[in-house]
Amino acid sequence: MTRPSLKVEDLHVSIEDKEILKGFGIEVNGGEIHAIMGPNGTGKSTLASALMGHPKYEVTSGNATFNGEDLFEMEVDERARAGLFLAMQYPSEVSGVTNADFVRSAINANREEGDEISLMKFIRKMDEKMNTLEMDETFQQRYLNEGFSGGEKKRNEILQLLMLEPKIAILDEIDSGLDIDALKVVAKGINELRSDDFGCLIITHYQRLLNYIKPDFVHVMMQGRIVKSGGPELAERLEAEGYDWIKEELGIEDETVGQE
Ligand SMILES: Nc1ncnc2c1ncn2[C@@H]1O[C@H](COP(=O)(O)OP(=O)(O)OP(=O)(O)O)[C@@H](O)[C@H]1O
Repeated sequence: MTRPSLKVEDLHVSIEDKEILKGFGIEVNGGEIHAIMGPNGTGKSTLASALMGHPKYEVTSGNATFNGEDLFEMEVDERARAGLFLAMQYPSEVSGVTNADFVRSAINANREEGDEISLMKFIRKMDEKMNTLEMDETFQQRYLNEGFSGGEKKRNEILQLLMLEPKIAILDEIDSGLDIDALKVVAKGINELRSDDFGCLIITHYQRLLNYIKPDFVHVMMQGRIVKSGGPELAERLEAEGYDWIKEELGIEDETVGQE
């Protein structure tokens, strides 16, 4: 079995004619967990949105492939069907659609006609994953994210991740707003997916999450591109010392984008 892979090369992305990503590159393969850290406003969420095909983000140059296929040539739903998953910083609320319905149709959208998941199998799987995430069963019948607390929304996104079993997941600040217990539960869910058939890109501000999900690679993003890569020790140093030493090392005066 070939491992899944997401390759991004020299990516430039603009929003309303303002260039945010300026030559971003990364390769995430099955079996690998990558963490991206970086000061506010350096383009981390822009990267996630651009890869998932958000219409507001214009790819001006560079390329991305998912399992060898040109990602930007794929329709947005094709990307999801091929096994790319995005958990967002601010998950949206959808009234009138229950969690269970949403997840079941997402699973079936990824399957061929006639090969839909049976209701029994779906319920069993959903129960098992909700158990892993220590979620109350009433969540299944509640409308998608409606009235959920911030932490509940994040947990719900990880439930979707466990149910959909994507090949590559991009998790944008899934730790923000989580209490310590929820953080551990979310980490447990992600660690459960670890295998050669699953790769993960975690965007985070805090090393704390990485205590529970050990990354293979840590990347620092500034001014719309990766400026430094290393192992977990890099995240520890950032937690202890902040970003100034990297800026000094690289001669960067202002980490924010779009102002130069
Ligand atoms: N939809 C948008 N419209 C206009 N500007 C945007 C939009 N999305 C992002 N930007 C701008 O792009 C820049 C990068 O934003 P982005 O959210 O990608 O940064 P980030 O690294 O994820 O920041 P944070 O760590 O604060 O989450 C910022 O200057 C932001 O204001």
